[in-house]
Amino acid sequence: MTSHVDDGGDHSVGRSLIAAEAAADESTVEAALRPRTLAELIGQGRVRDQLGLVLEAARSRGRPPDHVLLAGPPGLGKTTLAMIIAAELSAPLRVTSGPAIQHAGDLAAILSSLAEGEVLFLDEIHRMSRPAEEMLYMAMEDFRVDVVVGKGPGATAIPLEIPPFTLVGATTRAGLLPGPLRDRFGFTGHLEYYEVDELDEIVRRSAQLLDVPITDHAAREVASRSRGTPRIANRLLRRVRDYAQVRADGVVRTKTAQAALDLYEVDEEGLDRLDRAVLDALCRRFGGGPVGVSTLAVAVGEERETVEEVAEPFLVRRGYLARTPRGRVATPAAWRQLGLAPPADAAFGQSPSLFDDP
Ligand SMILES: Nc1ncnc2c1ncn2[C@@H]1O[C@H](COP(=O)(O)OP(=O)(O)OP(=O)(O)O)[C@@H](O)[C@H]1O
Repeated sequence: MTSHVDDGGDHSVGRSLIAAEAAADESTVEAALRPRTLAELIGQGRVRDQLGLVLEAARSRGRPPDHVLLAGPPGLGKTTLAMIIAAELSAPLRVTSGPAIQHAGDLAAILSSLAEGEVLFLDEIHRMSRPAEEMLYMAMEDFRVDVVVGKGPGATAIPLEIPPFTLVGATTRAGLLPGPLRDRFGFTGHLEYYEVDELDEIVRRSAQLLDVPITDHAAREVASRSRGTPRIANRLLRRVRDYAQVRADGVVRTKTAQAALDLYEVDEEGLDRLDRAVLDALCRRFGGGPVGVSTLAVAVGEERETVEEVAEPFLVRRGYLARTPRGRVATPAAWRQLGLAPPADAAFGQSPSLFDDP
């Protein structure tokens, strides 16, 4: 069975997507695939319900809701949720990120130009500079900032009122946020990896919006190789679509999907080149560990953050890797994944206490 853009569906969305595709702008396509309301969001049932209540209550009071922190690995929908929050509140949205705010003055400029009730999305909030972070505490709590003018003993702090706003902070590393900052969020949503059924629904929805004919079985194949992550599901869908158009009849069938995903080195479990490189380095070069994550990152030629935030959470979840106080350790399943026998003296077998990750 193939699914096509439903005749009763929103054709303007379909058409604008196809135009974006023609412009070969993948980020525009990704943005256009975002669900726009909480009701349209697939999966994340708990966060959806909790957030729904927070927003409903704020709407009924006619006041901006509490500040919201969204935590979870990349690509699970933090930006999408921030946009949904603004849309559900019919409020404007301002987008910035921690690394973009290096000085407190950068933050003061943004805060002082916010409209009443505006939603400020601060991505990678854990990467903001310390002085900016301190300014944010006051802004979140009292809707006020102190702008310091001048230097040295003559410096004066000028208080500046800012209109009530809602901060939506996003982080892949909730543990790195200082307590005082975490405490100022009235609600924290922990985003979880998606189940295959949910990703299946996301793939079919995206295929419909992109006008990609895909069989139900092929959609499931893409979903099951997407490492629990919608962004990856959408990306893989675009790659199997390319393959179907260039090397087949344009319809994504299971065989086409499998051939395309093999070509892009995504295996049946969703492990990609980086995941396998990490496991390979861990087992073959470091005898299964323990080894520090920085060393592991150098060994695979990647940034430490990429290994830590993209590859590791998935490998830990699939039971291939354990984070221990002494470093990263391969599990017997990791050795088997590489077609190797786990050594009898592998670190994993030595002491269960090794795995008490602090
Ligand atoms: N629940 C969902 N249902 C359907 N599509 C989703 C859902 N969540 C995310 N997506 C899709 O996945 C893509 C990535 O989502 P998004 O950019 O919101 O992730 P993110 O968590 O903000 O990632 P990062 O932190 O890396 O920016 C988007 O294109 C969006 O269409």
